Amino acid sequence: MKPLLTTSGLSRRFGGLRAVDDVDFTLMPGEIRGIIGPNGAGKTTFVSLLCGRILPSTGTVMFDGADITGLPAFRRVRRGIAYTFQITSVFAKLSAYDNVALPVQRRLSDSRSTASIRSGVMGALERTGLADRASMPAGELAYGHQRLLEVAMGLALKPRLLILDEPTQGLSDGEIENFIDLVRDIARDATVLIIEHNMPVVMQLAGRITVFDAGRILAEGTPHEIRADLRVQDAYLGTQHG
Ligand SMILES: Nc1ncnc2c1ncn2[C@@H]1O[C@H](COP(=O)(O)OP(=O)(O)OP(=O)(O)O)[C@@H](O)[C@H]1O
Repeated sequence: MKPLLTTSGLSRRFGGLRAVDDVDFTLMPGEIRGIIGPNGAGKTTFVSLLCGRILPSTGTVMFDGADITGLPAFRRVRRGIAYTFQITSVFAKLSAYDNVALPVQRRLSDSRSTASIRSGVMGALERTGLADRASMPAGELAYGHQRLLEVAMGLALKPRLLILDEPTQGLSDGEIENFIDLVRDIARDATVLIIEHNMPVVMQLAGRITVFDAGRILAEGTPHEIRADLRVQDAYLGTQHG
């Protein structure tokens, strides 16, 4: 099986800071991959390089066999990379429905029938548990629900790769349970890359976990391997051992 996405020597500097430092990374189709690491480790910068929000200082990004390193974000979206970043794409004054209608219209650019737009929007809102809030202005949704709305907007694109940056922040325990089911459902026909600080969530969901520290990959493995890794415990999990 060929990788869906690879990076080689991927780096991004901000002034003298190496936020992402020479990262070689491989993601296989169908994976749910977790990304963890301490604050400032470079996780958000790394996935921003994958989706084209920022460009690398050096290195390459390959997606589905093609070099996408220099492509702008909207062209990566067209190739099937969708991402959600801490409510940066939600329009507060538009309803939840209208927010999701934007990416649905983009996907259905050939056949814009009202019925197909409606079914695309409501499908994404139902999957994320937001259907009964469809007419609420997005800015009036609870914080966690705005995060889910971003996921709905990503899903509406029917992506091949969905990148989620801390999607469970602000969700209640019950909502997190639903979210775990949702991600498993999404992973039946998409690859998922998820930055997540909530360890039980990432341990339950991810097939493999990549640990970032100071811009580099510190460790990679199954949840079991990562939990047992002493370097990870030192850098991040804060577990006492000795
Ligand atoms: N636009 C920017 N300009 C300057 N420095 C930046 C910029 N974006 C990120 N950084 C710095 O790069 C480093 C990595 O940040 P990044 O947000 O990628 O880490 P992170 O692992 O996602 O952290 P967190 O878990 O806190 O979200 C940090 O030191 C951060 O301050």
